[in-house]
This record gives sequence, structure tokens and C-alpha cells, in this order.
Amino acid sequence: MDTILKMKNIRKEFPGVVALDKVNLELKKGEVLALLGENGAGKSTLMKILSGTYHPDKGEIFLKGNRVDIKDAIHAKELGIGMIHQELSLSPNLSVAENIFALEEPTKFGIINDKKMIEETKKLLDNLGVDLDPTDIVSDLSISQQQMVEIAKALSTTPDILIMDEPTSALSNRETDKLFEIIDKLLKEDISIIYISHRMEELFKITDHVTVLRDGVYIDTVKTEEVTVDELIKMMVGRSMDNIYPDKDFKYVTDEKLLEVKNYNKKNFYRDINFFVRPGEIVGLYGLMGAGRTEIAQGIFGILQKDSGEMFINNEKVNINSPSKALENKIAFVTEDRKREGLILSTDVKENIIMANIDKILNKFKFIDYKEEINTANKHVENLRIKTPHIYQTVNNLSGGNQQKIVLSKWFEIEPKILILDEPTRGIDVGSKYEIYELMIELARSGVGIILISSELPEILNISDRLLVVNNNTIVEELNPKETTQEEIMGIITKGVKNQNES
Ligand SMILES: Nc1ncnc2c1ncn2[C@@H]1O[C@H](COP(=O)(O)OP(=O)(O)OP(=O)(O)O)[C@@H](O)[C@H]1O
Repeated sequence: MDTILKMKNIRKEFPGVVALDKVNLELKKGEVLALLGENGAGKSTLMKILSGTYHPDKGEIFLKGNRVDIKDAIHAKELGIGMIHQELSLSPNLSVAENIFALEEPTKFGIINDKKMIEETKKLLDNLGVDLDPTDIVSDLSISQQQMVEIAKALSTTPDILIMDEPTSALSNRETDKLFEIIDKLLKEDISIIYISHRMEELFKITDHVTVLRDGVYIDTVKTEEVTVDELIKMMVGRSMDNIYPDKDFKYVTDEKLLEVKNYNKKNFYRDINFFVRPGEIVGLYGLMGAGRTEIAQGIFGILQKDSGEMFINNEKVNINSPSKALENKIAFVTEDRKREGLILSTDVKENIIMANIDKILNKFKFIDYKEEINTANKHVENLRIKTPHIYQTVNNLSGGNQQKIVLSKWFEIEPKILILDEPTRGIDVGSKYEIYELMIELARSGVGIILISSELPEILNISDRLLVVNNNTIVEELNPKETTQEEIMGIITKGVKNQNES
């Protein structure tokens, strides 16, 4: 196979952080190359250099054998490099077509040629097998649909090299399969792909080579078929990991109902929701994206207020009709959309961590106890191994996975009694996932009841004590995760979807 891209000895420094040092990368024509590394290892930075967002401090880039100096994002596009960003970067108030074409190339079609723009968008979407209307407004689309628009946008400039930074982190299994079909199609069109993902099993399905970075340093490039998961983990984290999931050696702390939800209903969002959580229990909510898992969580947290139904905490009836009411009752909700709901990106690590529980760091005169604030922030940075030069770093400058860890810290800090976690390990590397699971188990041991929403079946099967399967906006089955299989769960879901389509 011909080499299409070579990056040699790349170095990039930010104030206080050497993000990359002496990094090499080689991409062959028509292959998928995985770029693997822990959160903060430097993957996105390397790709941002390739796509023109950053300029390297040192190093050389060769495209088809010719040395290039990539000046900016437009130049990168002209050179045939397209990038699908980790965080969706679409304009929510514009249509699909406008996002794909108008923003980037206002002169290409012009306002008058709206029709042509819509036609071109339709063609792109059809080619991807995506059933979306080009005039749909982006904010009305689900995250996975937005992801598809991002892909269409990247393909609109017909790149030779396409960079995908965690493209599946917001996709369900079915949508992921569809993306893999799209990738196959792209490879046949001789597009070469650099693929970043923390989902190890994906790498084995679609990549030819894996390049591993650790702490900004190049470790090695290996053929995917010649390496095992364990070997990759070792290269990535610098040590072996015996287990990917820690052992939860208790089911619950006491056999009481900490939280009970009875006949919860909200028209069009969730219906007939009945379940309970014991202190110390981790209850998994599993369903395909769009099945209603997040809506149920939002109902419990008072965002999507119920039309009818009752809720009890420690057998006492409560009326949670707003998030502040939920917080008063020590219910915390870690949302899946960290950018929109979880973080204030323009402030620093410390403020974000203490934000949810400012009371805790006020001294007896109600002034902020700065020492306490610093201690608290440092404790979380250490516990979750958040990679930041210090606690005064602006959150926007942290890697995606490290931002996610800060969202978790913030909510752990309010010492909830009931903790709802919606996709808590999205974008998190295997080593850090283990630490997050351990923290969850530790919280459970202290009596916290946890509701875990996840699209990763292995995660939910290994971490939860009981599993509730959600379909068509209701809970359709309760299973013992230790006794069920992925096949059984998918069977229940597919049957439900079939029934729904028939009715
Ligand atoms: N603009 C910036 N200013 C300061 N530091 C930055 C900036 N961008 C990245 N960094 C730092 O550079 C390092 C590498 O970050 P990068 O985003 O490349 O990691 P990553 O491997 O993509 O991680 P993840 O898996 O979490 O996405 C991190 O320590 C990050 O905080």
C-alpha cells in the first residue's frame, strides 16, 4: 500500500503542557489507522495539527511524498484533509444544508441558489444512507443524527484523508454498524481514515494499524490483527490491567427502598414507570438511543415534569417538580451532554468542581474558604487522575475525556443520596473507566443508590446489580445482569421495536 501521509517528529507545547513530543504517524492509502491513547495523550492535538487548527512547534508533514506546511483549516481542506470533530460543532439554529454548505462556502451556492444547496445535501445524505431532510433545523435532531450531519459535512469537500475523532461515542450499536458500512464504502472510494476511539472492540473490527501515544509521546505502530486487547492496553497505559471492571462484592447496603417511582407518566416522553433503587445498589437502564432512557432520568430529576405518578425517598412521598427540588433531596444527575449541561468551559477546573456545592466550602462567616476549595479540587484531580497542569487551567483547554471527569467530580462533590449517571464513561479511556467504576462502587458502599444509563452493554452488564430494559418509553423487563446475555437483551429490544412498528 502507498503511504499517503507521514507526520515526523511532531512537537506541540501549550503553556505548562507538552502535548506532543517526537510523534510520528504514517497512513497508507485506503486504510483505517487507529490512533489510541489515554485521555490527554495528545490524539486530538495531533489531529488538529493535521487539520490546520494548530501549527506544530517542530516536525514535518508529508502528503503523498511532498512536504507541506499546513497553514490553517481552509488550507488543510484544500489539501484533501477532512475532520469530524469529537465535540459536535454544528450551528444549532441553522438547517442541515446550511450547516453542510453555507457556513463553509457561502459563495459556492449563494443564497439564491438555495435549491442547489438542498439538492447537493440530499445527494450527500443519500450516499451515506441517512434519512434526513436537508431543511431540518439541527437543534431538532438527536445527537446521533447530528453526528451523521457532521460526517456529511466532512465529506462535502471530498477529502483524501478523513479524521474521525470518537465518531461513535454518541451512536447506538445499530448506528455504529451503519457508520462502519459507511467507512467501508469510503475505503472503496480510496479515502484513508484516521480513527480515534476509546472502544477497543471497534478497533479490531475496522482498523488495519494502530498507532499508540502515551503522555504526548509516540509509543509504537502495530498491525491490528497481530495484537491483542491486553497488549494494546499495556502500550497505552504503560502497565497491564488484569480486569477492565472492578468487582462489586455486595448487592446493596440495606434491603430498603431508597428511591421508589410509581406509575410515572409524561405524555410523549415516558409512561408507566415503576421501579425502585436500594441504598448501595447500581441499577442499570439499558435501551437503544431514543428508547426513552434519558427522558425517564429527566423525569426523576424534575426536568421533564411528570403528568402523573408518585415518588418516594426513604418511603416518604416527595414532589420533585424541578432540578432544584431534586438537588434539595440529594438527587444528582450527570448528563450525557457535557458541553451543554455539565460544564462552564470558560472557567477553571477548580470552579467547575466546586460549582455544584458552593455551600460546602463556605466558612462560618459565609465567605469562601479558599484553602478548602483548593483542597477539594486537588482531591478530585488526584482521585480521577484528571490530566491538567494545575487546578487553575481553563476547562476548555483540557482534553475531552478530562472534561468528562470534571463533570463527574462536580456531582460526586455534592454527596448525593441518589446519583443518576447518563453515559458517564463516554469518551473515557479504559484505565480511567476503571477508576470511575471504583468510585461508583465506593459511593454505593456508603449507601448511595445509583442509576446507570449506558449504551455500552458490557459496561452495564458488569457494573449493575439489576438491569431494567427500556423500550418505547417504558421499562419492559427487569433482568439479573449476571444471568442474562447481550443476545437476550437485544432480542427483547428488537421484539419491542417490531411490535411498536406493527401497532
Ligand atoms: N488549547 C490548549 N491549551 C492548553 N492545553 C491544551 C490545549 N489543547 C490541549 N491541551 C492539553 O494537551 C494535552 C493533550 O490533549 P488532547 O486533547 O490532544 O488529548 P486526547 O488524547 O485527544 O484526549 P481525549 O481522549 O481525552 O480526547 C492535554 O493535557 C490537554 O489538556
